[in-house]
Amino acid sequence: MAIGQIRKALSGFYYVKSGDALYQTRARGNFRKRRLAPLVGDRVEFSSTSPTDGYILAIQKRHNQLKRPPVANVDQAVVVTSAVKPDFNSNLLDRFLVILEAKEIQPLIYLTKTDLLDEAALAKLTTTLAYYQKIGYPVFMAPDPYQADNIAALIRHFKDRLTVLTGQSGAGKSTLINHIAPELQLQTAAVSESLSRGKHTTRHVELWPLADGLVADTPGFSSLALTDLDLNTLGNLFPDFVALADQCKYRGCQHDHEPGCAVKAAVTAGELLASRYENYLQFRTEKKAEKPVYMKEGRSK
Ligand SMILES: Nc1nc2c(ncn2[C@@H]2O[C@H](COP(=O)(O)OP(=O)(O)OP(=O)(O)O)[C@@H](O)[C@H]2O)c(=O)[nH]1
Ligand SMILES: [Zn+2]
Repeated sequence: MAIGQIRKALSGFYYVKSGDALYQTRARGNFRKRRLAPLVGDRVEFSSTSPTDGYILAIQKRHNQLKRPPVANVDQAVVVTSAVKPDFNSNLLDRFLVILEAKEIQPLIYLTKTDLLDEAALAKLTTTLAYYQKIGYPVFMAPDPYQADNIAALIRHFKDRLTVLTGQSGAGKSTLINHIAPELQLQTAAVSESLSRGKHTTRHVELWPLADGLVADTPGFSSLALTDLDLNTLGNLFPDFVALADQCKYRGCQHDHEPGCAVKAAVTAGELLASRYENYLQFRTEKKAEKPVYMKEGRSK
């Protein structure tokens, strides 16, 4: 038995990296019965008699997993965020951030299309993004979004980590991949083409070694719904709120209608970005409006 990490899934085969070698393996039948599919990023126990004939025996405990791209044990996500076309939207950005925080995936914010902004709009956006930087999110922003030093600063964060790219449709994810690693983009295009010809049905994902780390070749995101999050702990997913929560009058303060709330005081004082607080309240409203599962008659969930 050996231990390794699934680096690629294609057509029912899992390619496991162990030491310096890559082993072609299949999942044993009992995984399918238990509805447990191995994912790229999984650490697995496997046996093999040759590099092309192995079996996955067990999947080690996952830290987290994404549906799209289907990857496990993700350390960080580049949230590709466009300044215009589609317009910068703080609600959408905060939504990406809380969903990632809930999965314990570190967000990195990468601004695109800043080349299309006039000076005033650029200054305004710079101020907003400086706030995100201040509360701990690495922000990558430059007049020319894909200039070499901006890309270099981003990929310095890739070392020893598993990174995925996410962001709204049209934000520039493919363009960014293309600038980071043109060979990776080409590979994705080639696979899409063979998929559309109907040769393979399994979704293909691959982790690419890049800047001493690994990057998923397929950008994406499962869903922007907040369904998996818990209403009462939503505030814990806002690091700027967490930093103040100790000073709220009530323990477990929801920063909503409670008196003596330090978060609300910080918004009033202009120290906490007002849009973050508005988005928080809106997410709460959205959570409260979710129908309890037992009310959804005739639907499994
Ligand atoms: N001017 C300008 N155009 C950009 C920039 N980034 C991307 N684009 C353009 O925006 C369009 C969308 O970019 P993509 O890279 O395809 O966006 P995506 O996020 O991969 O989109 P989906 O595949 O729909 O998820 C393309 O026409 C790009 O050429 C940028 O920084 N500046
Ligand atoms: Zn509070």
